[in-house]
Amino acid sequence: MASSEEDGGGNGAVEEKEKGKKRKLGALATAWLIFYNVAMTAGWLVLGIAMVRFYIQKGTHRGLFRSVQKTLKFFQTFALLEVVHCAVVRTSVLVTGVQVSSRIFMVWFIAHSIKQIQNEESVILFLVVWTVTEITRYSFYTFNLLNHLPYFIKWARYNFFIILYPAGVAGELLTIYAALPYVKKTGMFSLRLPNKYNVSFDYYYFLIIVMFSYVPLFPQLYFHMLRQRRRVLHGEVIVEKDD
Ligand SMILES: CCCCCCCCCCCCC[C@@H](O)CC(=O)SCCNC(=O)CCNC(=O)[C@H](O)C(C)(C)COP(=O)(O)OP(=O)(O)OC[C@H]1O[C@@H](n2cnc3c(N)ncnc32)[C@H](O)[C@@H]1OP(=O)(O)O
Repeated sequence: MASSEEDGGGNGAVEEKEKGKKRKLGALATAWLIFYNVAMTAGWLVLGIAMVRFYIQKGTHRGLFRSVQKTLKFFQTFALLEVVHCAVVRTSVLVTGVQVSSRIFMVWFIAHSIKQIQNEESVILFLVVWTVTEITRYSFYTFNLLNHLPYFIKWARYNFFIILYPAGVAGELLTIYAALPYVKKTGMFSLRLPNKYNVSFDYYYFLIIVMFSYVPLFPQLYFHMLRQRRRVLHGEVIVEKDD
């Protein structure tokens, strides 16, 4: 399979500029990022294989989340480091922050905390979508750092998201929606008045606000990826404002 250096695209000046940028990463940062991306690729691969094995053996998705949750929690939480990585890689803290925090929120404050929804089909939907996305994304970063990027990985990184992003969001929103009745019934993570702090917080309404916040936030992430796609696959020079 052709490497990115070989796949051409006819944008020599842009590619040279891109390579120049990459060379600025120090040896330590490069070594750390290679380690991080290899570990994350392996982690999500293990998760993907575990899901397939579970489904083949049991013939149902029920119990799947429970069986893979440790691996999921570990690797998704580890991804918090991506916000730190923004200091060295050419990416936006804001976009990365929204992406990572929404995932952490789904894992810990929804799927982990509300056991009754763990067997929902929507949980499996976002799990499968995240897994395919992350195996592609981290292997892209790894090969890119090694300067041996197979074209199909580059293509997959900047095309899969067109379908996977909306599918993942659908899975997440349906899961939060399924959680609402349990949250209302139990009053979990909520603080009612009167209390010694004199503040009230209702997790049920908080979740509704979170669901609505996808409306302005998700298009920003999606259009960001469409711009990245045009830059990487079609060599367009995109000028973005710094955070
Ligand atoms: C408290 C409650 C909060 C609730 C908030 C609720 C609102 C949420 C709304 C949003 C919902 C999102 C839901 C989401 O979870 C759904 C899914 O994920 S579904 C699955 C599909 N998803 C995707 O396809 C994800 C697409 N998104 C991303 O890839 C990233 O998250 C994103 C941050 C958007 C990527 O952007 P980035 O700018 O980093 O793009 P690139 O990959 O092109 O990278 C740019 C350059 O940086 C280099 N880079 C980045 N990371 C690394 C790394 N780890 N190692 C090495 N290099 C790295 C990359 O190579 C590029 O460099 P260059 O251009 O020089 O090659």
